[in-house]
Amino acid sequence: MEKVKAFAPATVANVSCGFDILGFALDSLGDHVILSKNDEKVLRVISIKGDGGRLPLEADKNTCSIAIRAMLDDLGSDQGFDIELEKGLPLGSGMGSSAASAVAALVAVNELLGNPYPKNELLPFAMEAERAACGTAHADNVAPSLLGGFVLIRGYKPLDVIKLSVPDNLTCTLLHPNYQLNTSDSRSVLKDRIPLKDAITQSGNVAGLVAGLFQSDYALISRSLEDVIAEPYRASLLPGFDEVKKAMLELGALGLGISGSGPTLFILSEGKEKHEHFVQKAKEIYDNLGLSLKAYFSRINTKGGFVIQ
Ligand SMILES: Nc1ncnc2c1ncn2[C@@H]1O[C@H](COP(=O)(O)OP(=O)(O)OP(=O)(O)O)[C@@H](O)[C@H]1O
Ligand SMILES: N[C@@H](CCO)C(=O)O
Repeated sequence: MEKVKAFAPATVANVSCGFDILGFALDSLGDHVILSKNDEKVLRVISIKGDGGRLPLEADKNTCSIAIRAMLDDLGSDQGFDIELEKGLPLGSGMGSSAASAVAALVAVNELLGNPYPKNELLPFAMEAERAACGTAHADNVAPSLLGGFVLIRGYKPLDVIKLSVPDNLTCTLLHPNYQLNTSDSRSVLKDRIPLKDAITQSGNVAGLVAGLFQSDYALISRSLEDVIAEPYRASLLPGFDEVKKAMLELGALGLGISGSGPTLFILSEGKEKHEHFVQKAKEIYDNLGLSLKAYFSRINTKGGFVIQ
């Protein structure tokens, strides 16, 4: 096989209480990568569609080629590849754009090389791409994009990734107000020390969320969707955050939080029923702030990145 196309989904990282340790995959949005072997022993990003010309073509800057390079170095291979990237999600949106590109590229290269790695072993290569794109090798976008579902990164040293249960009727609404926020900028407002009482609150919530997912206990999920570590500091970077959150909870959301590092907000709900109400009300609020809004509905994608052809 000389050419392959792969898809990797967008993701919601953190999921409120799980800063850098929780994430889930979305079912409709994502990036495609078409990968072909070349004989010149070089990695080339030969085209990018859907980015408005904003992404780097240089192989040492694009997350597709950075991830592939990390894998080839590990394998000791000098095989060259041409990369065509089709962006299906907005940049700097908080929906794991840099991660989806890296994962689609890795799934494609693994297939073209005859699957030398089981899927979960591709993760460290994708994390290297995240380090290059936003300064930290966090796994809460790349792990769910690769593996699908709701994922817990229990530990980073060594990497310990656990797939969680997903209640059948758990759904997500994404609210993406039209502006960009880079992960590196929204990490820079965080504190590096946490008061003991906040650490206790946060661990209670993570444990509650995990238990709620396994027990399909929507009320417990709802009570646990609280973040005292990142949200209080990041909210000030997000116009309208408090107003939107209050309104969505009043409309019956299980919870609302910042998707990854923002500016997209995610809402978890039981079923699709309230989605249109959320979107209508959020549009009103963002309109008043002079911001346009794109909204998406998604179930939790349990498949992760995959080869299309
Ligand atoms: N293939 C790629 N796709 C997206 N971003 C890329 C890619 N390659 C490099 N980048 C760089 O990664 C940065 C975007 O990463 P960032 O983490 O801020 O956004 P994101 O992935 O959409 O957000 P988040 O991680 O919060 O979900 C940009 O600086 C962009 O130039
Ligand atoms: N956990 C990362 C996710 C970035 O998408 C952060 O919040 O900075």
